[in-house]
Amino acid sequence: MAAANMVVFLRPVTFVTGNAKKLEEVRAILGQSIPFQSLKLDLPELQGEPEDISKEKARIAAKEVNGPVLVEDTCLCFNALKDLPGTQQTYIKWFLQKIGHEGLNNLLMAYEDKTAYAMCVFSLALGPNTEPMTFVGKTLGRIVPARGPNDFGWDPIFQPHGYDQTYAEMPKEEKNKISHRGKALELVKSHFAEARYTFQTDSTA
Ligand SMILES: O=c1nc[nH]c2c1ncn2[C@H]1C[C@H](O)[C@@H](COP(=O)(O)OP(=O)(O)OP(=O)(O)O)O1
Ligand SMILES: [Mg+2]
Repeated sequence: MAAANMVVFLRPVTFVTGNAKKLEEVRAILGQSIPFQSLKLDLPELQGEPEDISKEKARIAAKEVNGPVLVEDTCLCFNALKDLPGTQQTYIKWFLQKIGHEGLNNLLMAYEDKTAYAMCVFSLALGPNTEPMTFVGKTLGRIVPARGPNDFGWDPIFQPHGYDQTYAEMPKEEKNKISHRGKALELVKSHFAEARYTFQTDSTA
């Protein structure tokens, strides 16, 4: 891994995802802070511990891209269900696809406790042969019957603590400020600020 005081020349970081909505948020949150491009690739949905899955995903992506990559996995964990469906992060994707917002609410019908948390794990690999670094963001909330526009995953059923609105009902900028993804990306930004990588432009490439 690169020491903080070493000059590391990097090509722009490629954010690899198959999810257009994630990309939209990542683009909005990172702004101009990191030279960045995106690549639409559906990487395999691995299973295991969240940080291990994310790192492995970054290794695969860095080989594909042959350069620096950023990948991300998101999970939604219900406290009453001991973190299911999202502990093995990708389960939430299949649960959402199969049983939808109503089904996810019904899973909690038998329990008083409707609390949940959304978690994002980003992994950054500087190249194909470097050990990925991970950055985690978590937002606490609860599962409610769907409210708001249905344009991104489980946003309509997640109401963050301290808010009357679900993620889906909030203005995007508000969600990005308090979201699991926003928090994880703040750490990514700090890492870039501290590491002071030097980015190659066409003229230095
Ligand atoms: O902020 C979010 N608000 C609502 N729903 C969300 C959010 N973030 C991810 N999601 C959904 C997408 C997928 O159903 C599952 C995570 O699966 P996950 O593997 O991370 O996403 P994905 O396969 O769509 O994209 P990728 O190609 O980056 O792996 O939760
Ligand atoms: Mg995925």
